[in-house]
Amino acid sequence: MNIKKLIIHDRKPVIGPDDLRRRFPLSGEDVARVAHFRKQVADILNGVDGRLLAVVGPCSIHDTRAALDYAERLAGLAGELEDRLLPVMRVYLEKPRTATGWKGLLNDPDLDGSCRISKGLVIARDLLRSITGLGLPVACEILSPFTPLYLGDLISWGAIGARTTESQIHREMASGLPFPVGFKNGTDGNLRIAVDAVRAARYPHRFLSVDKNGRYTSVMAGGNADAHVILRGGNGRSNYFPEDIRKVEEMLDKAGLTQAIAVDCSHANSGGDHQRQQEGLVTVCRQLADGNSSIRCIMLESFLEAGNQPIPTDLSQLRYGVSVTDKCIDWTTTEYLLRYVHRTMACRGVGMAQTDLERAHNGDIRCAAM
Ligand SMILES: O=C[C@H](O)[C@H](O)COP(=O)(O)O
Ligand SMILES: C=C(OP(=O)(O)O)C(=O)O
Repeated sequence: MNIKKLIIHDRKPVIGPDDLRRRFPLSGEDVARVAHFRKQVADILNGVDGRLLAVVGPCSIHDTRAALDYAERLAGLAGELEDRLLPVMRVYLEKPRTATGWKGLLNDPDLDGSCRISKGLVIARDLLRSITGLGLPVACEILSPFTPLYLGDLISWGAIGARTTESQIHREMASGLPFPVGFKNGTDGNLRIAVDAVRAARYPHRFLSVDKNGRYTSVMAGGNADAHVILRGGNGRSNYFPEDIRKVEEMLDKAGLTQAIAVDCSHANSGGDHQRQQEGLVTVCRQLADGNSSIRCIMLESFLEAGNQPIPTDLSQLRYGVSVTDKCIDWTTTEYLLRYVHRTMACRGVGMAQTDLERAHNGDIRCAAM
């Protein structure tokens, strides 16, 4: 056999979506929970519910024990803050890479390049079900168009990443997803592609797809009425300042789209430095206090411990609760910042004590890990 001529070197069967769903079915209570979460998320994005969405959690999931530990803490805090915030846990199972690197738990659950995708799907569904059982809505980035067949019934908010916002396949997919989907601006800061993506995803589409039994189908998706933009910065520049927000509002207005903006305080908005996520958050809080009503969601990359770590060859060397992808803020800082946003929301539109904001801006309000 001439290996060089082969493009596909190997094929392995994987568990089917129906089999996985049968193995990890949702209880009637879970189905009702997810429906309730989705409605709350959509109501916030549409300005019907005046709270703020807070999509927080690790850059990626690699250890389900640590993920559940985090989820339990967040669920506890969510109960305290729910009058003004709706925390949704980032449970990111697929990682889009700039070039190469570990592509997430779904692709390589053993973190060793063995890429046991069936195992990844099983672990992921079990985890999403457990987090839902804690009463916490789940947020995922959807990278593979096949993933929603396996996990879509457990997701309450979805993201299309900066590297895929311009992809027609992802826009079509979002048009048929039963939960609100945010589109990131491009890695170079391009906002136009995110606004175009929202327009496209809100529109009905017919496209080639696969059903839960693995049959090829031509599907008609009705359009996602809750698609929105996510600002994540780019090209060495943050895009959460009032002038950036005004620019997006104008673009949304011209396109006849709902004024719903999510601000991701991480990624290029923090220059890849987890400790700088609070700069974006405080700038957003100032705008909320000043009466901004288009920012309806904030995002933070946060885990149990601060920073990140490379994936070691000897996995016993992995540090518990530390990200293996982007750097995250730790739990203590996360709790502090969410309480800060919660306090801000009490002052939304009526102005917040300038001193409080200024002190936070100057770093005088210290976060435990800083
Ligand atoms: O969110 C995580 C990363 O920013 C994204 O997956 C790109 O990572 P990379 O540039 O390290 O490949
Ligand atoms: C990859 C991510 O973000 P972005 O697409 O903005 O780089 C992410 O949120 O994990």
